[in-house]
Amino acid sequence: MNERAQPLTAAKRYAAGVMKYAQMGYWQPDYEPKDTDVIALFRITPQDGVDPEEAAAAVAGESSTATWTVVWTDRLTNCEKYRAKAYRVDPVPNQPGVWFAYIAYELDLFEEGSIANLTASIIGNVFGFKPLKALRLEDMRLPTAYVKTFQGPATGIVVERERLQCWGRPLLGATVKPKLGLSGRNYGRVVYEALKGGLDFTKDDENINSQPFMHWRDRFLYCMEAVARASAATGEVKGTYLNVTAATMEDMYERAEFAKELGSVIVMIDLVIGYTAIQSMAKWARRNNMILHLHRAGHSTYTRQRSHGVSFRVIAKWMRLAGVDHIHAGTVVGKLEGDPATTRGYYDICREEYNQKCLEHGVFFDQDWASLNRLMPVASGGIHAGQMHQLIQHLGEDVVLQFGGGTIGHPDGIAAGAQANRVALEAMIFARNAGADYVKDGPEILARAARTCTPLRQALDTWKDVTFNYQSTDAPDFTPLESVTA
Ligand SMILES: O=C(COP(=O)(O)O)[C@H](O)[C@H](O)COP(=O)(O)O
Ligand SMILES: [Mg+2]
Repeated sequence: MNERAQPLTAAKRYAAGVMKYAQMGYWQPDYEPKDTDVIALFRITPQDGVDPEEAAAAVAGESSTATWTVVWTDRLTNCEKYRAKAYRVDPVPNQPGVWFAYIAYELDLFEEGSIANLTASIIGNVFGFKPLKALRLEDMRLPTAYVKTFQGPATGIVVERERLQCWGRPLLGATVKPKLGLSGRNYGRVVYEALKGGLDFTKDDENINSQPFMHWRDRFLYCMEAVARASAATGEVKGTYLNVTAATMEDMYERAEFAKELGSVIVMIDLVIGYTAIQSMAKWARRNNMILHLHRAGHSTYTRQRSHGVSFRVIAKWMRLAGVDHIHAGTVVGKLEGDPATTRGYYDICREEYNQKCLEHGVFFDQDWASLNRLMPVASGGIHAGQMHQLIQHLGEDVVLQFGGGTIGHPDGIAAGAQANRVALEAMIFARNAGADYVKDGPEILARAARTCTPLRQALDTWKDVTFNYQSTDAPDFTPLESVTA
């Protein structure tokens, strides 16, 4: 197609009928994005015979003002301004027929502070558009003017640490297992044992809400009794993430209020409740001085495959805007998908005040977070004490390490599992702070600590052969940063 199509006269451009999206003005290779534009980067796989520029223009059109045919009512609007502009397409390295398309959106297309509104455009109709075989939203650049219309994390990492009086090490947690079936009383016993054994937090699993075997009030009462007793026994601030996910906002507010009444410092929600419900809960958490934990239940249905869906880095950006305090963001070494470089990109999006573009980590844009609070990533899913050095190496210090099976499955019981993890963590941080090469010597550091800590010895023996070495489904396309011309 003609890449630099001459502007059409108004009579031709608005004549009734069907014309290419590029001709309708959605492909503008000379466009220079404004500082206030929202920019989206899509990975597009056009159908055979569809030019990448036309495919990019179609994505711009269908995610902003266009439909399949010319409409004269465009001329009742400031349509030049409102039209999204595809301004660049680059071939994806080593993937013939696949392209990165950059699209700029005028800020006025979006309501202030609404993830629902943003997403209804950016991932609305367009993902089903027939001329594309597949479409993936890889990254977004959110202008400061837009970022500032969002609340951001209700509490943030610094205030959470102040409330917990815990500095200089990752926070330690455990997900109660089995996920389903325990009675309130037995559930509370698990929480008490784990907290007394040395964890900072326990947490409900994503699918524990209010089932016949344990209604939510029962769980909250037993859990908070366990928290109070464990805090008294250890002198440490303890907590448990009470999952308030429910069928309606009214139910969620009722559960969250009760958690607060019982003295909980934190509540939890699942990603499946939806963007508006998440934003409502984030505002509730800010008003009520509560930490808000988000489990990303459901995300892999649309984040995991490289050619179609939405990258988790974009979900992480939306959730930082929306205002949760914690977000599950992967472990690298555990049982669930997580390439090291890609995961590093997610963690940077959560924790940095300013993200530098880093193609090596899948981060395509500089992003200023404009003083929105930092978001604490949570590493969870098939991790155990024997991986402590790798966890610290890949994930750093401002992270919640959550061992579910890796606490509750300890051969000597839950408190022993918690103790093993706490000792492993403190031994590793101590070695790191003393200047040891803790990554290389990690196994030795753990073995040494285990000489005076039987629970750690048992944990290392039990899980020593457990690894999850499978090929990643979502590694970055660019490896050494230097080899890429921007
Ligand atoms: O129950 C668990 C982990 O339990 P365990 O520690 O026993 O494996 C969490 O739901 C997953 O970590 C979620 O995955 P992600 O954190 O990747 O969203
Ligand atoms: Mg779970």
